Amino acid sequence: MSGPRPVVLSGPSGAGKSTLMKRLMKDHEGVFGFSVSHTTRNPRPGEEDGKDYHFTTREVMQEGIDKGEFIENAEFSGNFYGTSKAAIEDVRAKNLICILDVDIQGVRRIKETDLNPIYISIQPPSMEILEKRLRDRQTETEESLQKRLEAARLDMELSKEPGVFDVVIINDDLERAYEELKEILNDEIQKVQTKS
Ligand SMILES: Nc1nc2c(ncn2[C@@H]2O[C@H](COP(=O)(O)OP(=O)(O)O)[C@@H](O)[C@H]2O)c(=O)[nH]1
Ligand SMILES: Nc1ncnc2c1ncn2[C@@H]1O[C@H](COP(=O)(O)OP(=O)(O)O)[C@@H](O)[C@H]1O
Repeated sequence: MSGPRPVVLSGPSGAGKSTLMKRLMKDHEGVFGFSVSHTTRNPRPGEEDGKDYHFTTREVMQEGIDKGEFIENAEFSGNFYGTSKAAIEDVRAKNLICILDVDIQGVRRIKETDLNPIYISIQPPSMEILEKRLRDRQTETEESLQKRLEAARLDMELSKEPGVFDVVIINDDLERAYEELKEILNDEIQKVQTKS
């Protein structure tokens, strides 16, 4: 695979992946490209189709999966999510560092491909803090919140397994977590910046 190494950000829902990623992209214009996933969940206020996600239906997504258009897909909290080959290709064509935000099932599936990304897990300091952040975000119903917390427990266990992630960042203080993330990606960022 040519071009800069992609980056996989994973970790429990509410751990801070989007917050860290958006900041990284804003502070490094023309360096990163987001792999826009498909999902069957409803858009949240402020989310844009084609930018945050490709919002779709189960039927349409299943058709794409059957045709082999996805490098991975998973069910999370009652919805389908997946990374299309086109999502990765769009970023690669621009020679940017491709960032993927996927759950732990996605991490496993991506390991079976030749993508060769840097695997980073973003973890909350504790379950209690995670629950508070998810509640304060006000995006979930009680039901989807409970499903996310259940998935988070599993994620926190699995991410401790040696060899799954290259790095685990505890997102306690946001500034410190962000500095840690930048430090890890520094070499790749330099490579892209010196080329442009
Ligand atoms: N496997 C997989 N997981 C995804 C994909 N896109 C998003 N996810 C994961 O799905 C979970 C739910 O995402 P989302 O509904 O946006 O909620 P949030 O993480 O709480 O903002 C998160 O763990 C994401 O990392 C994808 O394309 N594939
Ligand atoms: N270090 C932090 N301290 C306090 N709140 C945070 C921190 N990081 C993220 N948050 C908040 O927690 C919530 C979940 O973060 P988000 O980036 O949406 O998580 P994810 O993308 O992993 O689901 C958001 O409301 C965000 O503003």
